[in-house]
Amino acid sequence: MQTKIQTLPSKKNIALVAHDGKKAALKAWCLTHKNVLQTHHLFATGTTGHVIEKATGLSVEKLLSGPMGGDQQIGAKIAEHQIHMLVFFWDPLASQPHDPDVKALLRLAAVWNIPVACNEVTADLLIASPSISDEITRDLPDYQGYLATRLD
Ligand SMILES: O=C(CO)COP(=O)(O)O
Repeated sequence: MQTKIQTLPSKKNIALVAHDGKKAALKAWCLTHKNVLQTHHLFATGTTGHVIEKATGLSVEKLLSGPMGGDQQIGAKIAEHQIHMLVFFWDPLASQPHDPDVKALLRLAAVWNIPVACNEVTADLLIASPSISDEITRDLPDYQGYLATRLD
């Protein structure tokens, strides 16, 4: 599929999500990277956002709680090109009642070619990347081309 290029501003929209078993890890990660995170616009699912705000003092735009639709809201923002990076500490050792939503969020992040970190090591690499602090370009899927093949 042909791709299109999108130029991203230096201030990125970063989505932060953690399952309950991983909230302490994400809270600690946000504290470690507070200086960088405060230069970006932060989104989070509801409970995660409250935890991060309380622990760090960072300002977070809070969506619905994940199981109540928050994962889907972040997925929709990704599809609308409003999220530039996703830090999603999902819990590999706990089943989730909204597992289809979790999969859908990770799937849309792959479809729309945004950087995703599912653990601290990867999140450290992403937040240190020049592509987070600088203006960059990225490939987008060619949605019109895709649509044309579907409508033939
Ligand atoms: O369930 C979540 C991600 O799948 C996160 O939701 P909360 O931030 O509301 O706990």
